[in-house]
Amino acid sequence: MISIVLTGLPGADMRRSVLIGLFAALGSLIEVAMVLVICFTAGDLLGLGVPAWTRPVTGDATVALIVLIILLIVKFALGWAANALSTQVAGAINDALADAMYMGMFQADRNESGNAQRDDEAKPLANQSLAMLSVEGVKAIINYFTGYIPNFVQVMAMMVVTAVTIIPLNWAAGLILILGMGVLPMAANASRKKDVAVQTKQLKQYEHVGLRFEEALRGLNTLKIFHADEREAERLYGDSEGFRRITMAVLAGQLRSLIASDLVIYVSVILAAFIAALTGSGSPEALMTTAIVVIAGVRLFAPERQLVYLTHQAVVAMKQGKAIAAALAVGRNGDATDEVDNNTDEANNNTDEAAQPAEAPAKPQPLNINDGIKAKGLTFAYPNGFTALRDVDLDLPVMGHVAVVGPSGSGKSTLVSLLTGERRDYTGSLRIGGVELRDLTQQQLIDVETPIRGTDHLFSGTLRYNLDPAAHGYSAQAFDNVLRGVDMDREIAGRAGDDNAYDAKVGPQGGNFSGGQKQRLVIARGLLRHTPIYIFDEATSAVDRDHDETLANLMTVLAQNALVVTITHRLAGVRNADQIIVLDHGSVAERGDFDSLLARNGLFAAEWQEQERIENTAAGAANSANSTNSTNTANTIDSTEAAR
Ligand SMILES: Nc1ncnc2c1ncn2[C@@H]1O[C@H](COP(=O)(O)OP(=O)(O)OP(=O)(O)O)[C@@H](O)[C@H]1O
Repeated sequence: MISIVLTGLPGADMRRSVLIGLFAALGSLIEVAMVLVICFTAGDLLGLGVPAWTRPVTGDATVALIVLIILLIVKFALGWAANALSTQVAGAINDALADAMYMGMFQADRNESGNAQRDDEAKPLANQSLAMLSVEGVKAIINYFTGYIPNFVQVMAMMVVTAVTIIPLNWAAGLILILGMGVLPMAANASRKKDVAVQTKQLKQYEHVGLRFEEALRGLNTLKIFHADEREAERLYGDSEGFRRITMAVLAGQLRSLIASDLVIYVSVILAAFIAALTGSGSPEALMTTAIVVIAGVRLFAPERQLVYLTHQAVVAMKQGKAIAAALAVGRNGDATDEVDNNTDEANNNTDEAAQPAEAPAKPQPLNINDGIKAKGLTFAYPNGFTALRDVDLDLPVMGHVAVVGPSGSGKSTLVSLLTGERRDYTGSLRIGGVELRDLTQQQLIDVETPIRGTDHLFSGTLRYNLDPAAHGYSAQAFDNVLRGVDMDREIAGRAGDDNAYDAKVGPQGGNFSGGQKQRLVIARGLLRHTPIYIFDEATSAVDRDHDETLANLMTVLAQNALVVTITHRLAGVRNADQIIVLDHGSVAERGDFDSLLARNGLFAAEWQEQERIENTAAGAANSANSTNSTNTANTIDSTEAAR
């Protein structure tokens, strides 16, 4: 089975894999030649009579020994070359796939505290599945190119080896062996369709059990509190048991294939040996040929027997290869034949799944950032047909602060996913720096944009590592500036002391900081990138009211040198924005600056008044709660005093 999807993966190199197979076949040829030299030399010494053409070597034990040593050296050299090539093939696939998967996995909207947020037909894989694919999947692909393909080539070549080694001794015996080699795949693959189905199910089950287990661990506290842990444990046990059963079924399938192939091997070798003995009428020469047919015959079948086992691994590699290709967003459609199956029994009927090799990467078009961001008739519908953005026009300047607000479900996040290039199947036009966004590469977008989300990740380690994960080596002043900008400088100095402030510890997922502090650190990290465009997507949702003004000022300063787009529910943060775009049901309902929108007395003004009312009520409640608390505390103290 040669899979077009796998051969199209980054790092795959069929020519080298074929070469490894040819080296292995040559090695087998040499092994059989050694068997011939040893048997004929021994036969000659014992006076059993050997073919005349072998006499120059077998007639003299010293010559035979020298030939054997030379053959042995060549065999080792071939083995060494095949190993070196395998290492190169494995290394190339590992490096290229790791790189490509990293970029393929990158999704601008990946929720860094969990999985990707998208849940549509172009569903991204869960983080756990991606992790499994990038470890086990890549390993399976490497095995395919360093094990299965070379073995497949070797098996094909073994027919030629049999033809040149056994047919000259006894053509009938040689033909029987070659016939056996042709029949073996059919016997081994008799139940292949069923085996592949079971194996595919096992892979899915494996992933399912892993995901369920991981999810149960994450939600263990909730399960405990709601007394659902026992029920979940039972479900996990059921899943694990199902996985155990299906694994046994896979092993049984492998065993069936091996038994069938062994049967063909034994029958072929016994039949060939019988014919060899019979055609020579029991002469000493015929006896020796028979012995050679038996010894060499078993050896000649060895690669094909190995292929039976490797075929099962190849099925896994092909399934995982397809998942990797999908994760890499390799172009696929439903018309092309997926696998070109060269096995004799399935040469013409393997069109079950479809895929095309990778699309050529788009040639990057240079963008001119001074053109800002412009949209005309921008419309976006989710795969389920729901139109989340309709006819949106935007003209965002190269510098300035633009806020996008609107009620829940109005299309703000959808707009962000378009601006960050995570979704590109829009209609109308959306241009960044003069280039249609769908024509920009992800790397070009990363270079010009810094998206900052309230859910972005903090890594366990030091503050320095979190602010500068790529070790660009920013100056202390640069760190100080951004920390001061988000009002975290005193907090950090208080934790670590002025001298080693940047070595302040950050716990896993920033667990030793409050929600608002984490968001302020994430903003500080983004500020260090100095990109021409910043997109703050609910980046301050957890920040306390006391810091609203600090961050609003920060946006104003940042907007003097960059285009700042803020998407937020909290209207207090957009007071100073140069332009506020109010979305409603996917369309622009209002736009203008803060004062003009308030004066308009429309959707924005109504939402602003509502938020004001809620915040004032909350503040009032907090004040009265404080005074009640102090009265209560005073009363408690009084009564305690009185009791004394
Ligand atoms: N993957 C999806 N498939 C189908 N519809 C979706 C999908 N994601 C979002 N929507 C719908 O698109 C509309 C806009 O969603 P979006 O997330 O952009 O709104 P939003 O303004 O960001 O909302 P919020 O303020 O609550 O985050 C909503 O009606 C939502 O239900």
